[in-house]
Amino acid sequence: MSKLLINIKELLQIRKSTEQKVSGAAMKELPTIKNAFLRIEDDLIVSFGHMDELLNNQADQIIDCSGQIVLPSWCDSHTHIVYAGNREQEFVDRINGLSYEEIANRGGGILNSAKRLQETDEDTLFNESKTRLEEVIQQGTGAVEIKSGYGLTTEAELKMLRVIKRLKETYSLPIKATFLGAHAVPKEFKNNKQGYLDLIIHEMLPKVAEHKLADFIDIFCETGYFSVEDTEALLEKAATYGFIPKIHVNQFTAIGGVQAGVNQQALSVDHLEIVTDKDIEVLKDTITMPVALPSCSFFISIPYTPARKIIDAGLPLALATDFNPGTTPSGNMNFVVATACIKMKMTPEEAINAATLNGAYAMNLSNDYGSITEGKKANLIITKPIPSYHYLPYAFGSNCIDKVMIHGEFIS
Ligand SMILES: N=CN[C@@H](CCC(=O)O)C(=O)O
Ligand SMILES: [Zn+2]
Repeated sequence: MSKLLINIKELLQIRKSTEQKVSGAAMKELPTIKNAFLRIEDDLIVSFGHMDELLNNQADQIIDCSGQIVLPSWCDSHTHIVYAGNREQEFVDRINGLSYEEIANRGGGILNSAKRLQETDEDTLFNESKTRLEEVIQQGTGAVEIKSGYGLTTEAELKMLRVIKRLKETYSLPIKATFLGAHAVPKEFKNNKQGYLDLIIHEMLPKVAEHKLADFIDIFCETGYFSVEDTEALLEKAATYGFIPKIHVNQFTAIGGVQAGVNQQALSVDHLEIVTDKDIEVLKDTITMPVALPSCSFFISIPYTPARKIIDAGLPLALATDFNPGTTPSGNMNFVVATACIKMKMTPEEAINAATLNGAYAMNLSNDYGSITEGKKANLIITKPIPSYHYLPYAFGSNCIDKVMIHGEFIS
């Protein structure tokens, strides 16, 4: 089945297959072709170029994209889409003056979601999660990572990971699963964090590996949660099972998690609301992608990741949603891109690079996703007629998407 998109007002993010990520000053460049065509065979991009170069205009389906912009789908490399219930009461508590930390200390926060999840059966969890996944696909997400971490018992963590597996089997977009057993210390282990870490290392990890339920390992390396030493111990053990780290660091405090991630060859270090000069130095010339989550900063009123400091130091940066019931009840990557421009002073070019190719890199997916490249999967956003791609973050409250395509098929 062939599809030919013609008269595309502007085709964004044209890359060679060798370009796996974009860093530093290069993030300001977004290669494009105006008045373009794009040819798709089955699920793959096979050719593209200026309309003047279109020699064969035959295809099973021809789509006229006059006035419309086409870009690769968003690659959301950090979500917690599988959860049970919501936490709108904590949202109101924060409005009334409580902090995220105070709510967590009262048994709210992650432990609140864990209790709900443990009480929820697997089918209900799947159904609640699939509604959210379908919503974000409509919003242009074409590749996504999903974490466990609201189970906090062996049984409930495996339940979450099985739900992620079922989502992978049900939907055509690529989904990467991350085991985040070390998201918080459950109340049964309140005064015995080491006991919980032992449970993760000696019981959960082997089972997750045996059933091939995860691609990545994660830990919340943060004051009051897990220390740098805990992080190193877990990641070292996880490496023996082949799990690649993608870790939560520097959300509230900088305690050395970035260095620990880099030491353990983390694919990404995520959050980074608080970043020291040393963290920046440590990340230089490494394989580790820094990931910013601006919707989280927006929702719980914490600092935004200092994108300018990171990019101007020559580092790459990816953008993701952090979709979760506590700090970010939104998986809308369009809002993430807009917020990165408005609040983090990223240019539209930088934000689009961060939300596509660099997001794909942060999931080990940039061989097949994240750019318009011959041989990559045809995962696309086709906008409504808009004046320019700058309009996408500018019109932050509007839905600018006309159609989305996953693996060569229109799904809206
Ligand atoms: N910070 C850790 N984990 C989630 C939030 C967890 C929650 O509050 O439910 C995050 O990435 O923001
Ligand atoms: Zn998170």
